[in-house]
Formats: sequence, C-alpha cells, structure tokens
Amino acid sequence: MAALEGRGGRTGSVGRVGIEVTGPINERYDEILTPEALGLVATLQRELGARRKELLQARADRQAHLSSGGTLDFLPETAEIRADESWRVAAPAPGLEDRRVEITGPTDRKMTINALNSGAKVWLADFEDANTPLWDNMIEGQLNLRDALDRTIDFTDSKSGKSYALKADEELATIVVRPRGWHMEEKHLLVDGEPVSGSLFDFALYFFHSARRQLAKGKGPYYYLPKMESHLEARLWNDAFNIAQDTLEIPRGTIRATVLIETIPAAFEMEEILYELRDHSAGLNAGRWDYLFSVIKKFRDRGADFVLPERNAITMTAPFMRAYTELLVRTCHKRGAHAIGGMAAFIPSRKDEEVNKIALEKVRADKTRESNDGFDGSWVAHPDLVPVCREVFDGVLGDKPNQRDRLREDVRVSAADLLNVAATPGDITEAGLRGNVDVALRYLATWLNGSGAVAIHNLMEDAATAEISRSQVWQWIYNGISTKEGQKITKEWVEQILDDELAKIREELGDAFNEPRFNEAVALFKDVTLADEYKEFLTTPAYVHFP
Ligand SMILES: CC(=O)SCCNC(=O)CCNC(=O)[C@H](O)C(C)(C)COP(=O)(O)OP(=O)(O)OC[C@H]1O[C@@H](n2cnc3c(N)ncnc32)[C@H](O)[C@@H]1OP(=O)(O)O
Ligand SMILES: O=CC(=O)O
Ligand SMILES: [Mg+2]
Repeated sequence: MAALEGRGGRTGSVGRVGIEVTGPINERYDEILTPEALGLVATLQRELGARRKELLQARADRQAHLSSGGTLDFLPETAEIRADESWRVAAPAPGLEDRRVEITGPTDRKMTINALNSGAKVWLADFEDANTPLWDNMIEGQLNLRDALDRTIDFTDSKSGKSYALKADEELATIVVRPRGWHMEEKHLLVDGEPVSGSLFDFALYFFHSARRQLAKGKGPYYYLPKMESHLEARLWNDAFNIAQDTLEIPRGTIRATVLIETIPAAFEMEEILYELRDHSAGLNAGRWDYLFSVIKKFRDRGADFVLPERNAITMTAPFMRAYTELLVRTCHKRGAHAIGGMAAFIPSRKDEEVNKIALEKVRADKTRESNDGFDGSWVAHPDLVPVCREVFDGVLGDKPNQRDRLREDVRVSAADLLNVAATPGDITEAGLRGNVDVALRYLATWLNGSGAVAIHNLMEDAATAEISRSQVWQWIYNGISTKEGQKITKEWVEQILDDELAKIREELGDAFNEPRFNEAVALFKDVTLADEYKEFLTTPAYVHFP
C-alpha cells in the first residue's frame, strides 16, 4: 500500500500504488482525498497525462508559427464538421435549461452560501480565474461543495457575528464547477512520481463526490471548461468524461460542460469544440477577459498592428470583439447549444451610492447588448447584480427559458474580422500604463495572499484581467510603443513607475500594507512583465511561491 503522507498533517493510507499526497491532510481533508477518489484522479492522469503534454506542446508550436509571421484561420481539415448541417449537441440537462443569470465566484464557505442563495440560476463555482490554487483553497472548496450538496454547510462570521445558511433547494442556483486549465498542475498530488494535471484533479474530485449527490437531486455534475486553445483539447476533456462516467458506472452523457471561448485560437474552432463534446455539451461562453489576454499574448511580438489600446479603452463593441461574440451566438444556436455572455467588471458598492449607480448602469448596458445579440444568459460577479441581469434577460426571454431558436443567420464573420485588432479605437496613455502597473501589483499581492478575486478601483480583478495588465506592459516595451503624450515605454521607465505606484499603495494602505507580500508581488511583476522572455501564464511562476 502506498503511503498518503501529508506534510504537516497526519499520515494515512490510500491503498493505491504510485499515488502520493504531499500536501497537509488537515481536518476533514480525508473526506475528499479518499483512496477511491484519488484512484480516479490517477486513472485519468495515467490515461490522459501524456496527451495533455502533447497538446501543450502543440500550443507552443502554434505560438512559434505566429511569432514567425504566421496567422490563424478556420481549419481545412475540419471543414466537413462545419459543413455538416445534421449534428446538434445534447438537449439541455436539468437545471441548465434556463441560464439567464449566472453568478461566478470562489468556493470559500461564506461565498458558497451567498452565491447559491443569490437568486441566480447558475453558480460558477470557481477553481480558476477567481481562485488562488493554494492546496487549502482546493480541498476546502471541494469540501464546501460537498457540504452544500448535503445541506450541512453553514457559516458564522467571527467579526460580524452574522450567520449564513442555505435557502430551500428549489431556490438555489445550479452548481457548475470550473476546474483549472490544462496548463496548470497540482503539485501536492503525485502519480508515479509526477504532479498531476490541475484540471483532472479538480474535475475528478468534484465528479467523484458530486455525481451521485447531484443525480439524486435531479441535476448532474456540470462544468465550465476554461482556456482551451483547440478542439483536440476539447476531445481530451470528452475522453476524461467518458472514463470518469464509466468508472463510476454513471451513463455517458450525464456530465455537461460549457466551454469558455476565451482564447483567439479557440474562436476559429468553436464549431469543432461543440462537436467534440456534443454528447456532453452545454454550450459556449464568451470569456472576454482571457480572450483579450490571448489576443495580446498570441500576437505580442508582431509589432504595432497587433497592439491594442490601454485596457480600459477596449470595449465589447470594438470590431474584433463584436466579430467574436456574434460568431459565438450564431455557432451555438446553429447547433442547439446555449450561448452565455461574459463578465462586465463593474462592481457595485453598498457604501458608495454613486459607484453603485455607475456599476448598475454599466452592467445593464452590457447585458442589454448581449440579450439583444441573442445570448441566452450572462454572468455577474456580485449578488447585487443578479436582479439587473435577470430583469434585462426577462425583457427579451419572457417566459421562454432561452432564445436558442434565434439562429442569427444574418451573422457573417471571416478570419480577417476576428483578427481585426488594428481597428480598435482608443489610446495608450501614461495613465493607462500606470493603471496597468498599479492593478497588476495589487492583484499579485492579493493572489499571493490566497484570494484570486478582488475589487480594485471598483472593478473586479481576477487572474484574467491581471494577465491583460501585465501582458500589455510587456508588449508595449517589446514593441517600443510610445504613449499618446509621446514618451517611449521602456523597461527603465516602467521600473520607475513601479516604484512610484508602490509608494502610493504603501501610503494608501498605511498599517495594512504588507511589506513582505508586496516585495514578493514586485519580484513576480518583474518576472512576468519586465523579463525578456514572455511567461505564458503569470499563475505558473506565482504558484512556485507556495510550498
Ligand atoms: C474573468 C472571469 O473569469 S470573471 C469570473 C471570475 N471572477 C469572479 O468570479 C469574481 C467574483 N466576485 C468576487 O469575488 C467579489 O464580488 C469581489 C472580490 C470582486 C468583491 O467582493 P467583496 O469585496 O466581498 O464585495 P462586497 O463587500 O460588496 O460584498 C458584499 C457581499 O456580497 C458577497 N459577495 C460578493 N461577491 C460575491 C460572489 N461573487 N459570490 C457570492 N457572494 C458574493 C460578499 O461575500 C458579501 O457578503 P456579506 O454581505 O454576507 O458579507
Ligand atoms: O473567464 C472569463 C474571462 O472573461 O476570462
Ligand atoms: Mg477566463
């Protein structure tokens, strides 16, 4: 028998050869890390781990092609799938017919209860953009999900004394879990001496503990799948679903997954992604923030034609963003799938009426555009935004659960439209540069502190938005871009700005300024923004900061 050795925790026995837990086994962790659950992770890792690595290599190969002047286009080898009018995805699963408002957020105990109670139809329980993948966050999140399904979850805030409990089952949002992307590893679980895929770890643990519980409630194990770059990555997920369902003797097709189209290569393979997952598909989502990040990343070294204006100047009506969301709705509805909108970053405030008013107005405008374009529902980041999103979609849907019947055959989008970055209106200003540095720094400090989402200057910031900020700075330096005011953006100038912005944050936070944490954040910022070699994801070097 292999030892389940927890550093700093007690030691147990998993009864599976070649499986080693290197993270602490804190209170109740053994309820999640059972031999059978870990056995499922190991099976998936052994069957699919090598293919995952090949697909990550394929990403690198595609990047090399783009960096040497290549482009993206719809794939000739899958033209038949696109031309075949006959196939459709599976009918919507119970709890996923009506998705007019979805709330997203981390899986800590209080937010789990708040999100489920929020009145949203769906809760995206996030192990990804809104989460720091600390071992404790990952395992406690799984425990919270399981306790929520068992209705044994409660929480009392030690500061306010406020108690939290779930509403009646029929009032709760449907849980949809977002595992980590294919690039991430879970270093605290080794299979045959190698860290396992973070995606397979998160997927399998939730599946193992939730599938039967969800089925007993008349729903199912549902997922959001992030940051995919090709239909072959979707095929890998589909194979993981089949292996997991077969292992637990649950019928194939029980799992449902909504894929985030949030990378520019995936925008060229939307139809193929739906096809690969067709028996498990619950549609596509327009993940706008990672999409912007991907556009910057993929064309980072291609000169001024691929340089976007500063982050806050880019809107969803920029021609290339419009092409992407329009194509997404058309593709989904052609195949009977839901099209789900994305996140407006404005966060309401219960303390500042003016901030609240602006957030509600901005979110209303965003959801109005999406609902008119044919989306079947959309995301909000905060419970106070649920009513506005619901109201807007009610206005378009009425009593219908969705508008999958709006085929949008009027939409025509070409490869050139998706790549039309140069037509984006907006400037790059010194304020925009400083804003990117400030946000990246504050976010990195928050992330290193264990929270993956935070409101900064009344905007929601998470891994995707922070990636945009730091990647823009890298791209502007690399391509020798000048601000509107006429100053060339150089490493030296950014280092000076970094010092300035850090000093401002220190002054603003006063006693709350965490010197060691910000020192780490500065080092990380330099690594992911100022180093000559571009880092594919900021979360990869950041994860190294944790034992
Ligand atoms: C690019 C993308 O992937 S977008 C999706 C990923 N990002 C996210 O999911 C972000 C989700 N949102 C959040 O995490 C939060 O709203 C934040 C961090 C931005 C702001 O949170 P806070 O600073 O706590 O906001 P605020 O103080 O206004 O919260 C008020 C209440 O709403 C709760 N709340 C806020 N957001 C959420 C949420 N998303 N889910 C559940 N509860 C929430 C808070 O817990 C708090 O509860 P309480 O009154 O019982 O104490
Ligand atoms: O995950 C969503 C995004 O916008 O990124
Ligand atoms: Mg994302």
